[in-house]
Amino acid sequence: MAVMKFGGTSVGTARAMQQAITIVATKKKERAPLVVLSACSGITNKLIRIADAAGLSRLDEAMAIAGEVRRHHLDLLDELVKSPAVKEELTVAVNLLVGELELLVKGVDIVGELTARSMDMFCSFGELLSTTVFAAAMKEQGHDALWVDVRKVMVTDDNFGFARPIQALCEANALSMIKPLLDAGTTVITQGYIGSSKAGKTTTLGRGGSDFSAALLGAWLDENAIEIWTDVDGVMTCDPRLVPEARSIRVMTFTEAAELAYLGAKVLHPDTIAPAVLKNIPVYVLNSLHPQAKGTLITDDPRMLSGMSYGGLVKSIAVKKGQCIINVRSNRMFGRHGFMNELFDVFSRYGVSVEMISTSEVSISVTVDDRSFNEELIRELKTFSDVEIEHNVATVSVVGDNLRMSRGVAGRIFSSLKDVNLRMISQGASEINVGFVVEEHDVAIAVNTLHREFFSGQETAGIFEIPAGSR
Ligand SMILES: Nc1ncnc2c1ncn2[C@@H]1O[C@H](COP(=O)(O)OP(=O)(O)O)[C@@H](O)[C@H]1O
Ligand SMILES: N[C@@H](CC(=O)OP(=O)(O)O)C(=O)O
Repeated sequence: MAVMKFGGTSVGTARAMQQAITIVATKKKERAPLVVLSACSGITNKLIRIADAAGLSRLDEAMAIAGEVRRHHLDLLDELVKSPAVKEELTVAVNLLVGELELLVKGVDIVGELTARSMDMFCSFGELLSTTVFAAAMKEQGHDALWVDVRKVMVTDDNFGFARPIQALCEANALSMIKPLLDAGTTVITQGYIGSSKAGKTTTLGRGGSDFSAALLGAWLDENAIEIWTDVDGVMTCDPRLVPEARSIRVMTFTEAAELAYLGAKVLHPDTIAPAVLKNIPVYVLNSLHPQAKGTLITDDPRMLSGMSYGGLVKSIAVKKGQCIINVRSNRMFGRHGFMNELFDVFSRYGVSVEMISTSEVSISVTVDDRSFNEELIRELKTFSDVEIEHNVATVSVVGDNLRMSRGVAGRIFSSLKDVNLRMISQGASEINVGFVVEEHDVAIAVNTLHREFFSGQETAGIFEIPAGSR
């Protein structure tokens, strides 16, 4: 059976949540599914603002935002739940959770310090609240459904903010705690994104981590499908917010999907694919607002991929904004060894991840996420080289099977972009992407131009679909 993950937009309003319940109820007719939910959209951001305000002793601000979180969920349940008795019970449950959140605010305010550990505790309330409302509404509608606290199953290391699950332990937990319920016909409703350390402290898997939770649970339970329900018709040829003509991709390989996710396509969390590959479980990306739309199938099954993925076929364009180029130039690079080692050692010591790289005899350019930009690191680089920084740039990557090997793709990319100021071109080793960097204000023109170049032809019909829910 399937693990069904619903993202923030699919549970963010009463209408969206009701739609998700209907989708789960339809699936349940075949066999009870495991349902993994994110927080209602916008709530995790609010929880982070609450935590920051509490850490800075801005108690009134933190409490006011906690009040907004309470109001959102009380309004949600009020619209979704009909029976006064269930409404009352659920109001108590929501107030209890928000009460705990407020207690945490006061604790952090008194101590005057926000730690990574307490930040994870704050962030966990979004998923705890959304699943509480969803499970009660499902039960009220006559479905055999049970709310399960995923922290009993998802045991992680204590790397708060980016915890990694202890796989063997989690697999045993999933098989002993969740599987018997599913086998007995009970739909299990649980949280994505959160877990618990061995010592019982709440952890999170990193922003957007609910996809990862669902994929892991699917692999541990040996399910035969992982369904990621979101607000667009699957993985698309580009973010439809940037390219209104974007089409949905019918079928793609695990490698294409993973690469796209790493390169910035927000629709999938980058870690989602690995557990699916391990057990060869197909991943479906589907639209909860248009459940009849075909969405995207991610698989390595050659029968499904036949005619849908071949060398040189451009599948999608990914964009990562908020990047920064660091240009490093030194005569010491010329004909000498050890320079790169010295350079990357600095990045490694400051824990800054390098994304794109381009080199020449005497200079090297790298991109890093602007949020990880570090003045100390730059000062250290300047002790042995000349350094120039360019903020507000974006990486754009064209992804498709075997792109590098196919003649003409790079030529088409760069000749179509002749009027765009390319700040850097990546000569990376990946066979399946060609990447470059542009200033952020050039992103829209660059991606729309590329999209016209690669996706306006008739020859791709059947591989790409005009989305059913097109805006
Ligand atoms: N290649 C892409 N295909 C589809 N959606 C994309 C792509 N790149 C970026 N997106 C964006 O990802 C959004 C869905 O991700 P997200 O907001 O995290 O959903 P959820 O709340 O369901 O987890 C879409 O609304 C879309 O704007
Ligand atoms: N709620 C978490 C986890 C998550 O995966 O959310 P979403 O599925 O809405 O991207 C976050 O906002 O990071």
